[in-house]
Amino acid sequence: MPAKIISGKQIAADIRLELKDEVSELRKNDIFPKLVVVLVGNNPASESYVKGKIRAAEEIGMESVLIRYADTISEDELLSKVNDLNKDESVHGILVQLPLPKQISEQRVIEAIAAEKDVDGFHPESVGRMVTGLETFLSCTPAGIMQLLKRSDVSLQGKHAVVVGRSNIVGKPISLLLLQADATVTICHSKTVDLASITKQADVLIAAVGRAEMITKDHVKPGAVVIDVGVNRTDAGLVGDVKFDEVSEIASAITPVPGGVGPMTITMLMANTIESAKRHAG
Ligand SMILES: NC(=O)C1=CN([C@@H]2O[C@H](COP(=O)(O)OP(=O)(O)OC[C@H]3O[C@@H](n4cnc5c(N)ncnc54)[C@H](OP(=O)(O)O)[C@@H]3O)[C@@H](O)[C@H]2O)C=CC1
Ligand SMILES: Nc1nc(=O)c2c([nH]1)NC[C@@H]1CN(c3ccc(C(=O)N[C@@H](CCC(=O)O)C(=O)O)cc3)C=[N+]21
Repeated sequence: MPAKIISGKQIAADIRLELKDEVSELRKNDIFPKLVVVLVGNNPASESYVKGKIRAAEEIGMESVLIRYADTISEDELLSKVNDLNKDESVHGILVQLPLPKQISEQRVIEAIAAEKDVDGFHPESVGRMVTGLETFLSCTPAGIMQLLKRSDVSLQGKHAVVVGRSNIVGKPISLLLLQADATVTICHSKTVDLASITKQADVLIAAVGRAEMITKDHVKPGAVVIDVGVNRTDAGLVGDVKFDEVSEIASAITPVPGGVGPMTITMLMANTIESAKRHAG
């Protein structure tokens, strides 16, 4: 039987309706959640994601501002802008789109963002709180994946979850969240020997590699749930890290690309910004 398609697009739309109601309630109490997105340069992929973020904010009734800089901006200039935004009481969420040009240290910029406005969840304080299970802003892609699994009734307790990828923004944090949900977690990466023998053990397989269609049916156990985080632009268009056509023949459930994890990432960013506005208001 072919896999059930987990529509991130649909689940994100459901959550956005909930968030829209929440924002309209907050507005009645003079709380106006506001997100500022900082975009440096004009990388086409970044342009597209940033547009999606601004569109989502509008849809939900939130205020959003896009601040653009040329890719020649100095690190000091960018840090000074982040500082201003930290002090601006009307701003609840700050997102500096990555990647940044090479003269700028991404780590320094991430650490400059006030933890209470770190709606990306990339600040070491947010990461540390997440790891220890404290309340914090969860990084958006991992949070979105957990929502997808939850709202698709995928149980995690005692299941073997295999994550392919160990980046700070996806692989590592999703592994921790799966662990907190009582899965048994294995993390694979570029030095992993015989990847397929490990991914084939997965009840839940998360692909976050950034290599077009590298996960094939030979990597997947029949009946597994497969979450494809990859967003790869190829001549054939936008594809994931999973060879969708063949894996969807054997998986029990699978996310498509586009329309899977991506829309959830953006939605979680909105949820974090609303949460930040609520915390700010007390
Ligand atoms: N849908 C969404 O919302 C989002 C999608 N993405 C997409 O997800 C993908 C991953 O992003 P990100 O985590 O930032 O990417 P990174 O490039 O930072 O990390 C990729 C990871 O994959 C591992 N890897 C590379 N090649 C192999 C291989 N042959 N076998 C096993 N592991 C391998 C790397 O291992 P090593 O550590 O050893 O180098 C690394 O840990 C990209 O396609 C990106 O565009 C990212 C963020 C959000
Ligand atoms: N500070 C920062 N925070 C991020 O969260 C961040 C970042 N930098 N840099 C890049 C990655 C990537 N990312 C995506 C967001 C949405 C889609 C998304 O909506 N994808 C659509 C397709 C969009 C399209 O067509 O291009 C989909 O999968 O359906 C994808 C990828 C956020 N990231």
